[in-house]
Amino acid sequence: MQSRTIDAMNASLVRFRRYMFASSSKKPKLAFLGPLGTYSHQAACECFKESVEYISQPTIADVQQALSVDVPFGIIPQENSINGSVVETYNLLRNPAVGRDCVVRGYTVLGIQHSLVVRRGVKIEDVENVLSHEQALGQCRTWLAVHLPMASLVPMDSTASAAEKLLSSEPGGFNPRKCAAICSSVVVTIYDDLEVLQKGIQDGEENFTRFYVLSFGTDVPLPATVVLPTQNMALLRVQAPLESLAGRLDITKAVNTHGLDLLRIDRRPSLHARPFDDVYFLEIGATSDNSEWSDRLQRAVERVKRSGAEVAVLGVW
Ligand SMILES: O=C(O)C(=O)C[C@]1(C(=O)O)C=C[C@@H](O)C=C1
Repeated sequence: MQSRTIDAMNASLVRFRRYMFASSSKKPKLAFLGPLGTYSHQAACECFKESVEYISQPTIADVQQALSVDVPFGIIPQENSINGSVVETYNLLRNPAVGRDCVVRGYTVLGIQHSLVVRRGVKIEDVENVLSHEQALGQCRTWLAVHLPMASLVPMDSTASAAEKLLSSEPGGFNPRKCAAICSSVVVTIYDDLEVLQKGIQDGEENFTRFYVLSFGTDVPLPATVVLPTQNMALLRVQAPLESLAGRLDITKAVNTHGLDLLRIDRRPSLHARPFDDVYFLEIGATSDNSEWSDRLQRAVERVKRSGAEVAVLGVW
């Protein structure tokens, strides 16, 4: 890895340590996938610094569920540059509460460097089980195939919860002395008795995860110090009762007609009972002409709705 990237990462870890335990009941609360030391936690700290009180949640779905007047902000991982879309996140974006009570306010991107972490004294040849979030396991597939080909890969709710499990007496029925976790090296500065066996084990030096910043309703102002990349962008959830692919592609025509760019499409099974009836998530951006962005977005949404689709605006930023 280039030394500039390493320096930037070390600097960001120092900042992270400063914000990590920041807590005051006077500050607005932010829900993140915990426990302390997850990448979600680091991404939140990078963005929100000391402006919020950090509230740990056990799963990504719980982050969205936690949003309320009392907990106005949240952060969820959306996509990784090696392993792709975060399925749990797209599953929760299907929830009707998203776009109504809870909205996307923008995104932030974090560089991800994974480490193989063990309980102090455990050697790589002892490791029979590797615990981590399924995204992290997917991002380290090649390294695992080469260095731990016989190990079982055990998905956990988060990278830091995998590390924490190494300290329990029987992690999910496994002997902690035969287990390793894939997580950020920052966890060994938070939890005693853990050590890093190998750093930088992801499949490629450049590894980034993009996170959506959520708020409870659109009206709550982001803390003044929070600076998110501010392009004119929107996230739509579209459910089209269309039988043919050509019909579905009409949605993209509607967007183009109004001079907007379709930046990405994700697809998940819908929550309706019909098999293979999918829901689409469209990230839309303004083209180089940013004028009347929100009017043009509104017109495109109306046009898609007129074609019989259900459209929910999950966020505009
Ligand atoms: O488990 C964590 O540490 C998380 O914050 C989740 C998550 C993800 O779901 O993508 C975030 C960043 C990394 O890509 C790996 C895991």
